[in-house]
Amino acid sequence: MRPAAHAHPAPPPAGADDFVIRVEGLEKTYASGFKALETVDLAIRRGEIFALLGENGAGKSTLIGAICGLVRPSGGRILVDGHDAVADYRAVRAKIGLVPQELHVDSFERVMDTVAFSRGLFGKPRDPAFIEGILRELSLWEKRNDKIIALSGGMKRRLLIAKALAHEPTILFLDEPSAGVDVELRREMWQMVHRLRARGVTIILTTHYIEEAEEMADRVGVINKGEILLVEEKTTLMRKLGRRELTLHLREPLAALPDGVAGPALTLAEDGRSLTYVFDSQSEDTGIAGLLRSLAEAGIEVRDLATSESSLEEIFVSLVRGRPQ
Ligand SMILES: Nc1ncnc2c1ncn2[C@@H]1O[C@H](COP(=O)(O)OP(=O)(O)OP(=O)(O)O)[C@@H](O)[C@H]1O
Repeated sequence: MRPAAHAHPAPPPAGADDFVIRVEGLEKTYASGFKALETVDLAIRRGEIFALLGENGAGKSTLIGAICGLVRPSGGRILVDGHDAVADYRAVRAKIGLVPQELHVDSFERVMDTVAFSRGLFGKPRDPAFIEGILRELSLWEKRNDKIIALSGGMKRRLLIAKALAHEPTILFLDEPSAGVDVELRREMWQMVHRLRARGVTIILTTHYIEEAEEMADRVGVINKGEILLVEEKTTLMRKLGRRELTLHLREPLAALPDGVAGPALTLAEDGRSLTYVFDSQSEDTGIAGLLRSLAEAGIEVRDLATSESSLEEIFVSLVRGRPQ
């Protein structure tokens, strides 16, 4: 059975090419018999930054591997810019740059050579000026003649990105780009991703680091146990699912909530000094006016109040944890 349609984008009219990747009814069962992907439908827009969020083992790498032609699907199909990812594997790989989590290259090779070699693998003509541009952009130019073995962990990450960009892909996959990366490199990577997007490159990143999705993505997809739970504009997601909280700091501590004030959305802090009220920011009537009135009627004086919005992290956790097992 197909999973219920969760906010998937509507299919575009025939001939329209605003979706650069289309995944239709994709299934993957590994040789062990383990079903890593249920029926996955996903469409990625040309030029967007899409974050695929999921916990360890959710199926992110399997899904990316299938799109890149590295994992053979058990069912369904994948089109990348109109090319079938299985039948037309070479055309698909030429369009895609993949930044894996770890480096699998000969450690004694030199930086510049390995990046130029990556370009050659895709049959692209030599272009030293282009390679120089990439190395400079990633602060690797000074290290161009260094052996990979001599690079720091952060430099190796930069090299992985340089190698992925060497053949001028129009789609870039970043698998957990922030894993094991320091704050400075993370910032630099985010800036680079935005520059690439400005040049028209479509970017798909997997992460379980929510701040990354919150900071970068145009759209977010949540995957759990091989199933896409939802795909949504990041801002819409945060607005729709975000609960807001109002904290009321009381002038005098309360031992308990009086009957006329108590309700399921209201909790009294353990120390009795503040009240927390949860409300739906989309609702016409948030109930705040009524709450303040009943507090006043009960003689409870409010010293100060503050609101907060739930973060993408809270939304994600409630989505994934809230699913029936
Ligand atoms: N070759 C394989 N054979 C059998 N099972 C596999 C294979 N590769 C992955 N799996 C299983 O498929 C599930 C999804 O794995 P996948 O690597 O796609 O998850 P992920 O979301 O990328 O996780 P992580 O964040 O840990 O990288 C996991 O339960 C994993 O153990």
